[in-house]
Amino acid sequence: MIEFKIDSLSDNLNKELQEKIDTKTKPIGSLGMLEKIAFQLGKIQNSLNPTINNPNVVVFAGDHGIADDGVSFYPKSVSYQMLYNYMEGGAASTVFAKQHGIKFNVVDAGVDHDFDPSLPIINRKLAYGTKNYRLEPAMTKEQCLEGIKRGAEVIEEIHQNGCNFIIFGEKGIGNTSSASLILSLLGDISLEECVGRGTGLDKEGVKSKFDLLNEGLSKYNQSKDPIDVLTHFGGFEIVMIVGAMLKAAELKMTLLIDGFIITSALLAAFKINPKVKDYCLFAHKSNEQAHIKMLNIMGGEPILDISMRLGEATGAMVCFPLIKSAAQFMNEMASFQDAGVSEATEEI
Ligand SMILES: Cc1cc2ncn([C@H]3O[C@H](COP(=O)(O)O)[C@@H](O)[C@H]3O)c2cc1C
Ligand SMILES: O=C(O)c1cccnc1
Repeated sequence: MIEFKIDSLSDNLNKELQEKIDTKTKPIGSLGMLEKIAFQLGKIQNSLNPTINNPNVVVFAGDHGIADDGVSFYPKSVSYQMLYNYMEGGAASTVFAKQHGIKFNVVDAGVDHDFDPSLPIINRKLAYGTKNYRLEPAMTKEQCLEGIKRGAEVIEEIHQNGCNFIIFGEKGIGNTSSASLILSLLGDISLEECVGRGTGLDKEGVKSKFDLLNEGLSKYNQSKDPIDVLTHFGGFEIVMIVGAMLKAAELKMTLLIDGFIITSALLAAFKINPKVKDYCLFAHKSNEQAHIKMLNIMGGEPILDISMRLGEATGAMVCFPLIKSAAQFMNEMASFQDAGVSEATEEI
């Protein structure tokens, strides 16, 4: 396993950051959550003037053997078809990236399809999809560790281009199933409480999804080691995201966390090194029912709750302008002193 050295965040600037926020020309606390975001950005960057430089989104895509069992409302082929949709700029993810000026990257982590090498898809394919973990481990331990390494390498390249703000996305039919199993094992929560509708299963569909996943879980040795869990139940896109997150934190980037699947990758990364969480902002609470349980385990406070359940980093991207506003007010708003505005009277 490659080593990740993630620094603890320093508390040195805490007082000054809070003072800077409180002395802006506004009632104390009146910018609500934006104030918390600005504080966290300042802490991550160890600066009173945090900036968002060259923001990137990177969507990792992979196929899942379990999808052949019908755990999703949609067929496996949607995974590769959506990558062509990205190429045309027609997916929610590409539309929002364009809207917000976020550079869009897509990585083939293990899609069951051959893409023409001339397409702007970063090829880090580990295999043509995982094995069906109802019957056998999704991947080998070597593949899992190689995936973590490849994910880290992708982030290193993006960082070299001057990016300090990274958004992760995923694409892979059946991957809410992996995310549920990861939550159940790493969060010590019964599987039943972790399974949800994904792309839109009805009650019966969710029951059948649970039965299939439970069959896989009953054949597993129940190890809670994050690498064992990822090897057995992961997706190639999920393991690459784990490596990408750990590397991004090592590089002191800010990570904007999307929905259920991305948070399951963060939970695994958190079990490898809990410091990764300090570099994160949590964009939204997904409508996938167990997402909030994941957030609670890590103490992640979601910024938005607007009933989204799409993935592909879409929840994070719609939240992005709020993060920008937080950085902007820190850098551009006048203080009471700058503007000659009277501060609150001490006694009323
Ligand atoms: C057209 C389409 C676009 C998507 N974009 C993201 N997902 C999301 O849904 C899938 C996970 O849900 P499940 O586990 O139920 O398959 C993933 O591909 C995820 O990215 C999509 C799903 C579909 C159908
Ligand atoms: O919250 C998510 O990321 C999510 C939920 C359902 C389906 N796909 C993604």
